[in-house]
Amino acid sequence: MSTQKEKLLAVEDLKVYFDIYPPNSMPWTKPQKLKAVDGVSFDLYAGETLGIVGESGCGKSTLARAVIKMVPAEAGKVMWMGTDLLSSTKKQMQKARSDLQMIFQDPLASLNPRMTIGDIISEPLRTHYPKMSASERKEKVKEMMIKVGLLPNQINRYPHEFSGGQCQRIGIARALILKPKMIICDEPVSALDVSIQAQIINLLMELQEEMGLSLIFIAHDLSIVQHISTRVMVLYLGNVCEITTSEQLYSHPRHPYTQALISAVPIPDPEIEKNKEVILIEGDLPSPMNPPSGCVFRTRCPKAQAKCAELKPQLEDAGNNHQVACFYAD
Ligand SMILES: Nc1ncnc2c1ncn2[C@@H]1O[C@H](COP(=O)(O)OP(=O)(O)OP(=O)(O)O)[C@@H](O)[C@H]1O
Repeated sequence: MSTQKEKLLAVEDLKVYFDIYPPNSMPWTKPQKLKAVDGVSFDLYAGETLGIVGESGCGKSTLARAVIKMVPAEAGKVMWMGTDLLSSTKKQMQKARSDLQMIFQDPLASLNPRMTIGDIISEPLRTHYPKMSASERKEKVKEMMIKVGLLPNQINRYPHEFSGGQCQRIGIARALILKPKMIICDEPVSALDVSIQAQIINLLMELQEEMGLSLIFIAHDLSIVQHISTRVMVLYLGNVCEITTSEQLYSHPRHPYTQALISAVPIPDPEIEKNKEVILIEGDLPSPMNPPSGCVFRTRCPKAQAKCAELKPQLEDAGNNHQVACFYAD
């Protein structure tokens, strides 16, 4: 069970707000706050994959970037193996960075077009081990290229000479070269063809097993998240609705938002697919600059009551490794 494993990461009440200036505003106009992440808490255990799902704009990427301090947080804690990264010194952060890596959505755009792939993959080694000899670096890069399914004789080629799937393999090699403990994968396969998606997902799962990695896996595709994740966290408008094991989430979703999301996942059996009920979520996603009071999902929720407008439901333990933030959860 995940709870018996070493806790690597504990995110506590993390808030990320962006200052937004209205169009044609004056220099003295005060910015409005866009609440991209509004009090998110979760843990990550050694060797597990935590999937993060939710519709576009719910704060998945911002949350991931705030964890590794790529965007500044307004409040909260990001405890990495006992140290709060948000209040850590530059030196502590640099040390933690070698354990925390990220893979991005657009594989080609995330690689510097002017650098050879050998230089791209070895860049973290040059930063973290400046005294390492060039020949040792090259050896390590070649080893890593083989591990991710690239040919080592392509070390002097440039990113534009590779396909999207190969570019993502280069991104994975760069993320793995320092032998990190955790990798945040921000929609790593969304920009790839379906057949290539499966290859990259399988590669990530093999490498995770071999290197004992923990993954945070962000994706729109709920079937992919179900396949790869140990546990899944559902976000809505910068808030966590539900966290549980992948199995529980897909077989017994308890939050009305999750129930709607899961009901839309296609089922391979045509008979079951034909007869299943898809729950439609009415209305548009509210603006994160002016989120609803109380429960942020209440304006679109079929179960909303007066209480939902007054109080914000907190994530509560519902047993069976299941946490739900809803007063009327199933
Ligand atoms: N740098 C920024 N400045 C202002 N607003 C931002 C910035 N980055 C993100 N946002 C806003 O924060 C909210 C959350 O965005 P984010 O990209 O984290 O969502 P997401 O769930 O990852 O979406 P997607 O699935 O489309 O990538 C959105 O309303 C977005 O417009």
